[in-house]
Amino acid sequence: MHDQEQEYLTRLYDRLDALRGETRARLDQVLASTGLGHQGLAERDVAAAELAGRAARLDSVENGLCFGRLDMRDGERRHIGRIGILDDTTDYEPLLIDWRAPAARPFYVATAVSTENVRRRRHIRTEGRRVTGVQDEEFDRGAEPTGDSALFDALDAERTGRMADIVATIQAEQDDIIRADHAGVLVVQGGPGTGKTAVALHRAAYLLYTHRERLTRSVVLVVGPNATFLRYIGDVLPSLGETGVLLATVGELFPGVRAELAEAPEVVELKGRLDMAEVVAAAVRDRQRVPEEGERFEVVHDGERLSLDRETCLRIRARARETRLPHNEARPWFRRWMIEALARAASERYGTDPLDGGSLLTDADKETIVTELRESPEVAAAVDALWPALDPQRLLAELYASPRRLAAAAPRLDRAERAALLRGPHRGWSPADVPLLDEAAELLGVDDRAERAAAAAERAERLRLAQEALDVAYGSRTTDFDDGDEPELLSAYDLLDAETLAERHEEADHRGQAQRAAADRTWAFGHVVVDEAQELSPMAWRLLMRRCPARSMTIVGDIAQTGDPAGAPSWEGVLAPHVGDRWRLAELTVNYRLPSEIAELAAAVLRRIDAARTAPRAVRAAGVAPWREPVPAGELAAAAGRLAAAERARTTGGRVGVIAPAGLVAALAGPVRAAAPDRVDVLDPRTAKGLEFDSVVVVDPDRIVADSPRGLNDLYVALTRPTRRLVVLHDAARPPSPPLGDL
Ligand SMILES: Nc1ncnc2c1ncn2[C@@H]1O[C@H](COP(=O)(O)OP(=O)(O)OP(=O)(O)O)[C@@H](O)[C@H]1O
Repeated sequence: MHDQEQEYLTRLYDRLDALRGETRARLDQVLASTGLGHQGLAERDVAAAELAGRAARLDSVENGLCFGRLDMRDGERRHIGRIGILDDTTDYEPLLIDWRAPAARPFYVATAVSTENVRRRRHIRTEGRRVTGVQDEEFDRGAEPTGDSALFDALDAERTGRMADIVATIQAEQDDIIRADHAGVLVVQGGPGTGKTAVALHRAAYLLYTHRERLTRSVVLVVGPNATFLRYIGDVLPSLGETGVLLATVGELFPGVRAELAEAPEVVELKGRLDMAEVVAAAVRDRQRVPEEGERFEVVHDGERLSLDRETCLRIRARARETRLPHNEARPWFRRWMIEALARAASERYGTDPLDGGSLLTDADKETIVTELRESPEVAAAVDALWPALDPQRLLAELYASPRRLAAAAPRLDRAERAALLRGPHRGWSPADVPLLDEAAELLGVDDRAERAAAAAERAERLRLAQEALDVAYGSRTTDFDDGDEPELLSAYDLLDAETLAERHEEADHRGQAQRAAADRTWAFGHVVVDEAQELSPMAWRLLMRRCPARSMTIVGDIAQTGDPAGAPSWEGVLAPHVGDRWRLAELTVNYRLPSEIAELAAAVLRRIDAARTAPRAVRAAGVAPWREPVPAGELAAAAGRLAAAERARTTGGRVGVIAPAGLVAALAGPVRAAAPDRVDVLDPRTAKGLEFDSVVVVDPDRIVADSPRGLNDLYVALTRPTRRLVVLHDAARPPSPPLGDL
């Protein structure tokens, strides 16, 4: 059966190579097409993007192209793989069925009890284009399926530091979630290692397959907690043939801002509170000024002093606010009504008949006054001082820099909280600022007149350059072809007009949809996957909901792992303000990462976090119990290095994580690196979230707990990172509290 599968696999790869060749040839052909009008260019663009996507998909499925076979009771045979491939020699019969197609589903869900008409399930193991193993599960003999060895091999494999896809071994409870046809918000709650991240990414791939056109256009966004995590999961979707997905942290979701500033946890918590939405709104209102009590609005125009009383200004401001337009879009209205009021004041002053008090001015005179005032730079400056054009960065920077503005915008925060927000000269943005910038952008709106004018000017310039280029081409044509010997040769000038050439230029700038989405704050994503979702603050949720007006979301996380002080205490609390109770909860219950020995220890910590929670069930034992290493306090760093080196030496390519309190990471990094130069990471529990290692050294667990209000959760995260071995390192004079102290 090995040879038979090898033969089949070779045939599949031959066909894959042929498809790659065909796709590239078609892409070249499409890209080379010339002489197209507006419509033709747009169509060419769409066709090229589709072919380029297909070429990328075909390239990315080289490894593990086919991994399974189903023999159905009626004799039908289905090979299952990363993509679907049809046979061009027969009547386009499927040679390989995409794992996401309904016909592949029994591969994941058939059991001895519910066979789904499957007689035999075959797991095919490959290396490159070679079959290295075949293993069958027979459903006919009523025997217990034995097929889990493919799963156990995957779980026991050494970790590379990059997450791998699980397409060959998806388990039934995971498959249910991946293929759930729920269109709205789906929350996947599950303990550490239950495959939440894997499931969320495979669900994204499944949705892209099922709604290819819509989601390619609207883009799927995957949100993760930090850059390390995004790097860790970055290979999974490409290995499933999906490249047009945007991976980002919330801090990266405000185009034009790099949020790299680190802030104290209490400031992060404060900025994440829902109250901040009101603070930003009040900060915007605070920038819509009127003269102080007892003062007037005054402006000198044409040598004359004009003024309005405070009440008039208050009325105009109220009217401008009543438009309910964002600040920058209401601004022209404010300005218009202020100018009208000034014009009225001016005409009253100069044009009143001294005899009967009536107006001496004609309508045309009044119109002239309005026009003059509108064009007056002094008037514009004075009105702008009351209602200035603002961008989000300026609004927030000026808010953080001013105790007066903070006091006006945040009366509900206490003195210490306001002081925590105060920042002095601008030092850049933190990830917690991004949702506030986004909030501000919503309230300010864009006054994009300047941008539009710039775009028009740019286009005119491009046209001019194109015309110049064509003129040069035309000039050279007369010298090149003046003898008329080669009339069939066409010059650029014959083929193109300036406008087309300018458009070509624009297309050279053509970016993928995902990049376009990344650069556009107002992009509406077709589906949003949020991983480690428990970490997001209420303000971050507001931002994400804005990015996904359709509310088509897969949210995965574990409330018991919430470490961020601004993070979620419950899914209800997170989601109610945005979707009410219109969301569905799915749970994962099996722990695929931890061996049972470590899972037991982690479960004891979980009970201390919340006695009501049940830890996920581990599926395998490692045969090694977690243990602890007491050392003299001064030798922690050296011991961490020694242990990391010993653990690293146990694997050939696997990885070791040294997880320590944030304050110790810097001190440990040097000695650990000296002892174990590669395949070892030193990190704090927050950064370790979502990652996994073959072996983990947890350093000073009691300090991890003491370091933060959610310290026990952080310890739980640290203990649940290993796939095989766990050692706890601590100061010999201070044995850790139970349950770790009991080891
Ligand atoms: N069906 C499966 N087949 C093979 N490996 C699996 C399967 N399900 C999960 N795994 C593996 O188990 C490990 C844990 O999965 P994953 O990281 O998705 O869990 P998680 O629930 O997101 O964990 P955490 O809450 O700690 O972030 C990963 O190595 C993943 O590849």
